[in-house]
Amino acid sequence: MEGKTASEAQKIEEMEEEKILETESLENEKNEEEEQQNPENEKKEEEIEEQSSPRGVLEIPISGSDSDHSSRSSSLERSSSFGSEKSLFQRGLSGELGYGLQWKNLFGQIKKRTSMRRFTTISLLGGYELSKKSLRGKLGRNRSAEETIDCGDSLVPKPSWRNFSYQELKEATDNFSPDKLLGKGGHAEVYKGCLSDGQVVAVKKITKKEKNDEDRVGDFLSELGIIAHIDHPNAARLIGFSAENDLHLVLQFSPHGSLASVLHGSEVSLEWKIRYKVAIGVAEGLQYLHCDCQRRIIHRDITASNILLSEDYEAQISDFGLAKWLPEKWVHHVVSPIEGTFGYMAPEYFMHGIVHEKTDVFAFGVLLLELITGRRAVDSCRQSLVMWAKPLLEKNIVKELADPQIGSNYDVKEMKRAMFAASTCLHHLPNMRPNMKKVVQILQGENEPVDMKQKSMGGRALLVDACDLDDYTCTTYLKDLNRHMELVME
Ligand SMILES: Nc1ncnc2c1ncn2[C@@H]1O[C@H](COP(=O)(O)OP(=O)(O)OP(=O)(O)O)[C@@H](O)[C@H]1O
Repeated sequence: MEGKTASEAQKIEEMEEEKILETESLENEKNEEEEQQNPENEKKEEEIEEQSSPRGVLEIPISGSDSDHSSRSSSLERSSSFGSEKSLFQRGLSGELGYGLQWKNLFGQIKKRTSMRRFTTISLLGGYELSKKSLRGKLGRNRSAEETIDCGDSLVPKPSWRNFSYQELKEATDNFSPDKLLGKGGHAEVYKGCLSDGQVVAVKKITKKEKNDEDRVGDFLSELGIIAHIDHPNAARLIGFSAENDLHLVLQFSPHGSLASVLHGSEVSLEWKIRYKVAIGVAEGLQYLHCDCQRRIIHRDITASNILLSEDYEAQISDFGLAKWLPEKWVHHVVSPIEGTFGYMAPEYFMHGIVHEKTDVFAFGVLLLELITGRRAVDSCRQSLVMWAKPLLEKNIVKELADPQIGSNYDVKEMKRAMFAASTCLHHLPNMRPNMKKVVQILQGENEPVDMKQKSMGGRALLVDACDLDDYTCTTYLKDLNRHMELVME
């Protein structure tokens, strides 16, 4: 795919030598004071920093016989990087129902293919203890007894997905016929399929040819874990999976394909009303991932290709292949190698590998620019949309920014809100970017007029030496962007 970054391992090595300074936000200040007074807590914090952020969590109760229990729990206990997850996992095993069977099959199939040693991210029933009350709140709606499973001190939603056989997927996709190919990404081929009950689905076959079996399975479980965990109208919905022969995810089919294909690959211009609906949908989906679902999920690859469109152009955030979840106490996580899509990456991410909510907020700003201007994040002359648009956004020149294809057929208020939201999301300093809740409010025109220019946008504050508030200016950022572009394009 155009603009996809390569790994920057060498650069990361240099970066590793740089010291990363963190500051906690006001809301965390109290905790910090307590931690300073309590050396035990400090030690725990250090231990957490040394662990790698989990990329996915399977929150599925497994039932079964005692013998199943012991064999599976031991393999997962060895692999868990969070001691507390063992007991939660064991509690999960005592859950009722037969859903465990499908997972037993899945793990069975995968175990045949590779060792479980490196699956550091599997937790059943979660890494956090959630009280019944908070869990119910976070489920977002009241579920009936039939929709939940009582696992002692918490209720978990009953999974609705299936473990498909390879034969079923073969039949659904006419033997993975090229005619049924919906799209091809860097890691997967996606086929349109029709299940025996008539339901139309998208079957994502993981390819990742450059990776070994073990890494592919780890990545698959990670994506599956995240996607099984989310439940929102603006996020892709999992229908099932299969680990027979190849690794597959079965997802809800999005009839209009990706936003990229509709916005950049179609003769017909996408009308403003739909563009604005998509912007709000993605913003709400991200708000859910960052704040409203049980865990903080950072997508890490928000791009126009990864936004799918339903029958009525409801945006659906898809492709959770790079997604990570951040434990509540973590301000951010530093990753290596840096993966993502060039043109959408925030400076603190491409310079330092820092992942937190605000890296997604930056990518959302680029997406907004695409909707406003109709231009790609990186054009055929390899010019970054952010670099082109920043001066125009600063001068608030609506006419030059707005997509010529829509002419003046847009709601001026909405256009101005979108431009304002884009300029704040694209701030070179993460602290100055709004969180997604604020972005939704801006787009929906709540509390207008909004003057947030001089204010920090709240959330977890984060400073790194190269991004120091005093020294890191927009000009330095644009220079970094240029340097990064040269590195990537070399
Ligand atoms: N549920 C779906 N309904 C319709 N089309 C889909 C669906 N899922 C994926 N596609 C199509 O397949 C393409 C590739 O899918 P996806 O982005 O998930 O693959 P990937 O290999 O993980 O991509 P990437 O290179 O971004 O990592 C999408 O851009 C889209 O055109």
